[in-house]
Amino acid sequence: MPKYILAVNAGSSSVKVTFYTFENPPKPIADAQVSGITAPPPALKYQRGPVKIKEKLEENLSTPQDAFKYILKRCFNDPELSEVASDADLAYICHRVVHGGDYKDSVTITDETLHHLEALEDLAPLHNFSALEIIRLCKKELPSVASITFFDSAFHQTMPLHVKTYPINQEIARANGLRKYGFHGISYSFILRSVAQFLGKPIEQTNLIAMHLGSGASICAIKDGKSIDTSMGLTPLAGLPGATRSGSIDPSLVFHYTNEAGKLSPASTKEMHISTAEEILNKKSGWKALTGTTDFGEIAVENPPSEAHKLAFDILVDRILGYIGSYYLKLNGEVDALVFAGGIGEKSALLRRTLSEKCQSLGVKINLEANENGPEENETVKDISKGGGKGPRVLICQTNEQFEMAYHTVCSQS
Ligand SMILES: Nc1ncnc2c1ncn2[C@@H]1O[C@H](COP(=O)(O)OP(=O)(O)O)[C@@H](O)[C@H]1O
Ligand SMILES: CC(=O)OP(=O)(O)O
Ligand SMILES: [Mg+2]
Repeated sequence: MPKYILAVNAGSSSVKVTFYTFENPPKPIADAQVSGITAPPPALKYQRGPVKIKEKLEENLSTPQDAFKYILKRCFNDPELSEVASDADLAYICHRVVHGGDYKDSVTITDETLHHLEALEDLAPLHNFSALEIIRLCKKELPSVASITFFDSAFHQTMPLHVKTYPINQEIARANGLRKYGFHGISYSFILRSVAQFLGKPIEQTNLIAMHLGSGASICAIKDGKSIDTSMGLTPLAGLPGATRSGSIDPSLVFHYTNEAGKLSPASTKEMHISTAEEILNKKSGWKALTGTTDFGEIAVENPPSEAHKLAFDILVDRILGYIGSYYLKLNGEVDALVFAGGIGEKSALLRRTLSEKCQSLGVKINLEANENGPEENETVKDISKGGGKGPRVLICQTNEQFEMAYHTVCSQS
């Protein structure tokens, strides 16, 4: 009897799950997402084959556990999705965990590994809490199904020591795990494999500057198929700004912003401790603070509705450009492609055009029409470069973290 894989991507305000067949490559059979957990009413997006459903939910789903339980119940009870009617139909559950500390690879959840991950929660409470809540729930309520966790940080373990190290007291740094980890690695792993295949190059010879631009945004320099630098740091706060994140700022700024920086934020709960500084810089900054919206689609428009929207757009362009310049030099100018991915990277033709124009000195040229049209729904990688350019190709990659986890599960467990 065939068994299926459930891949879970839990964020602070949304839970996305996809069911896959257990075969190589895995095929999606249903996809569900609950968003708005922190800003009710929650909304459901559900896709099964050609059927697409969007609904506002009456239920009070205020935690990621509630949202996950709701999705599971709904899918198990859907008569049109009879393949997965109970836990007996699942072979594995894959979980995206943002911060994996020193883990180099995925791990199967046991009492011991869960304990290890709980110890890491302190380092990244804002990012690991939702996933761990769901892992705990699965362990309790679906004990017969193996849970495997995949870490956003694992892809960046290859960064050289001088890139990973912050110039602070090294005894304290080692004792507290204070170094650059980097994130979005599940996505970068998908991007690297897909782009190498598209270019017809072995992964070990592929050099990229890849951008994962979503509500959290980062950029990564990949040399010979390995991450050599990335813009996020100890936590996903560093580097590029995001929907509600400041990105890199002078670390002293927060003490001038408030004299309560070190106090526990009111958003803390019994299980999750966040400082006021973390709350401000992670949740009350970025596009939301500048413009009032978290949707970059409202900011990246030809005629922005306000000066603040224009400023937000210019800030993202400026910060990305700084990293492209830096990574181009770190890669010795040997860059196969600049790759745009994540919701913003995949959907904003204006951002891609603006950045490509500013990279002309690197020999970057794009085909304006291909850029404007963007990728087809099932087109994983699309080339938008203009033939004859001397510089790196410019590609769009429709990244897929859930697929990446299911793919590695099939590869490693069959
Ligand atoms: N047409 C668009 N132009 C620019 N940005 C967009 C557009 N549509 C969506 N976005 C941005 O994509 C983000 C979502 O990115 P995505 O990678 O899908 O999600 P997440 O980071 O939450 O996993 C949204 O927050 C929104 O800012
Ligand atoms: C690591 C991170 O920032 O994740 P997300 O973009 O999903 O918030
Ligand atoms: Mg994301």
